[in-house]
Amino acid sequence: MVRLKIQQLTKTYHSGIKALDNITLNIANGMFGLLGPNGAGKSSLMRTLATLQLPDTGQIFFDGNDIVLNPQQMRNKLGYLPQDFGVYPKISAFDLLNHLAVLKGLQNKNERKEQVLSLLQQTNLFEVRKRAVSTFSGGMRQRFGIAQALLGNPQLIIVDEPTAGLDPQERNRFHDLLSEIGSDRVVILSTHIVEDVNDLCPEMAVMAGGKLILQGKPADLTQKLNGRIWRKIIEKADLSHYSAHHSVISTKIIAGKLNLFVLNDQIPAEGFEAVYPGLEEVYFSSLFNPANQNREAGL
Ligand SMILES: Nc1ncnc2c1ncn2[C@@H]1O[C@H](COP(=O)(O)OP(=O)(O)OP(=O)(O)O)[C@@H](O)[C@H]1O
Repeated sequence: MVRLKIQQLTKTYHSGIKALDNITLNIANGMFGLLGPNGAGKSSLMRTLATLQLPDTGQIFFDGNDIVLNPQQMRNKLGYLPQDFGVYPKISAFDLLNHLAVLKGLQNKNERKEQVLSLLQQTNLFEVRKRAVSTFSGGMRQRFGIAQALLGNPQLIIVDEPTAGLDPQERNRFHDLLSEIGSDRVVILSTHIVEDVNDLCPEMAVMAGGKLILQGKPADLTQKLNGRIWRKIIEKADLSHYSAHHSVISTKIIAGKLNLFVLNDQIPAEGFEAVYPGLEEVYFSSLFNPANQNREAGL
């Protein structure tokens, strides 16, 4: 069942940059991945959903409520971990979370304490609850960020670029945590890291240049590309030649060799081999040819 309906949302900043260009999106319960390169407009969309900025035009409904007209209604149901959650004071994790819980309107002292301790358990920070948040590692800070986003049992959780800068072990931990909170509410994960979406999200979309260029289930999108991705190991000096003659969606150094990935319905030339596509190929091919992918996704 669709809970979040985003309709024809646009936003142009004073600088003239159109950060949101007619975004329409329906999102049901579960983890939804929003992928896009830097500057795609993801944070602009997240901030708008979090009622921190108004769109120029368009509507957003959550459980039927118009959140542009009634932002306060949304705020009670919202948990937000912004890209730059820069609150790392020298007070303990328990005290800070308790303070944020007060701000979120959790007035009953006992209930509040119970919820704060339970969230510290859930985010694996219980043992360090008396330590100052300022001494936490990047991964611990992000887990604390999720704990504060979960205060008040929100129905819409927005997590903006949460794994940037985390080491693989912390990223896995963070993935485990996100996967536990996802099924009975809407969780939107905005990221430029394909693996995040691959690991966690049954539904996803890609944004670029303020537009929504692709939407669907990762497995379906990958399946649609089957037989159309080709790889060749080339010399660096030949890259411009290949780029001029083929639809090069990405290049990658693997074991010190330059691998070229090309989108084509047939084998593009001698020496190419077919590659079974993953979400990375879906992502890069959508960025390579947005118009084409829009058509394919039936948008
Ligand atoms: N407050 C602002 N004022 C003016 N321009 C802005 C503002 N916020 C974002 N932009 C511009 O809008 C475009 C979209 O930015 P946004 O931060 O939404 O993208 P993003 O996909 O989240 O990228 P990133 O991962 O780099 O944050 C960019 O060109 C950015 O420079």
